[in-house]
Amino acid sequence: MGKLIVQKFGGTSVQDHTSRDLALDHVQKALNDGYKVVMVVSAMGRKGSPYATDSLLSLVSSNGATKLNPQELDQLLATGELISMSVMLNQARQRGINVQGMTGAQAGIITNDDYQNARVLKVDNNAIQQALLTADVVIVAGFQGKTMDGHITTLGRGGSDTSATALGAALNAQYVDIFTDVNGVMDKDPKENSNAQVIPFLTYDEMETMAQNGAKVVHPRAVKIAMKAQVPFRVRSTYRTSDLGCTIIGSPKVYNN
Ligand SMILES: Nc1ncnc2c1ncn2[C@@H]1O[C@H](COP(=O)(O)OP(=O)(O)O)[C@@H](O)[C@H]1O
Ligand SMILES: N[C@@H](CC(=O)OP(=O)(O)O)C(=O)O
Repeated sequence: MGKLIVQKFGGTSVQDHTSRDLALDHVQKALNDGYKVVMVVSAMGRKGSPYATDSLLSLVSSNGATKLNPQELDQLLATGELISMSVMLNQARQRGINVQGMTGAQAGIITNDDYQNARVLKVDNNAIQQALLTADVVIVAGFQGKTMDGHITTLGRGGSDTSATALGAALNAQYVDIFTDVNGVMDKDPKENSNAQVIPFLTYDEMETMAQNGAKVVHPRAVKIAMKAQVPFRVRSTYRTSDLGCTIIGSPKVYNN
């Protein structure tokens, strides 16, 4: 297969039609640059949006502790990303993009059975490889996988980042782009510090330390997976087309696309 990249879009980046159109502009640009694209999407919006992960959780926990067991709860939580994937699939087709959609399980993401916080054990890249023989883009529902015996799991809050780097590693992607609502990884949380600055380059170790210290912009497990496979990844704004944000790599090296 030719060049491939993974592009992940977080909840705010897929929350409404306009945001999804901006996301699809990034996909279109990658296609124009000659890449096949694996697009990973999170559930639509944040607390208060009807299909956001927190809203799904509140459906079964607003009147006291949930009566669902952990396995049953993951069946509910995974639906947010399934809705998001289907809505994005429809919108991408409306734009004429040749695209297929997959659940995390269909995309071959196999995890342990630590429900709500499952670890990726392996990724069977067969189905995506097959799909990309005819499609230009595969949209994968983030944040989820399945156990060896077929039960749906979720990867921990913020876990769509992990879906993205795990798929990037399994597909030998040129790089993984994590698109979000800020301009990149910054020296401080930009929502709390108006003078926060984008850090243009970080090593995997530096990024992992920041993630472990609470910079929720990237999930720590996502960094570990990228580091192990040496897949470069970038954290970028969905709202800026040409801005490359922050690049995370083994050692400083400039990417020009
Ligand atoms: N050091 C940091 N750099 C960038 N963003 C940060 C940092 N620390 C915390 N954040 C927060 O991370 C948020 C992005 O992560 P998240 O809400 O999980 O986005 P997404 O829905 O795109 O996955 C930003 O809106 C920002 O407030
Ligand atoms: N929807 C899940 C998974 C995720 O990664 O979301 P986001 O990319 O919006 O942080 C969550 O809210 O935890």
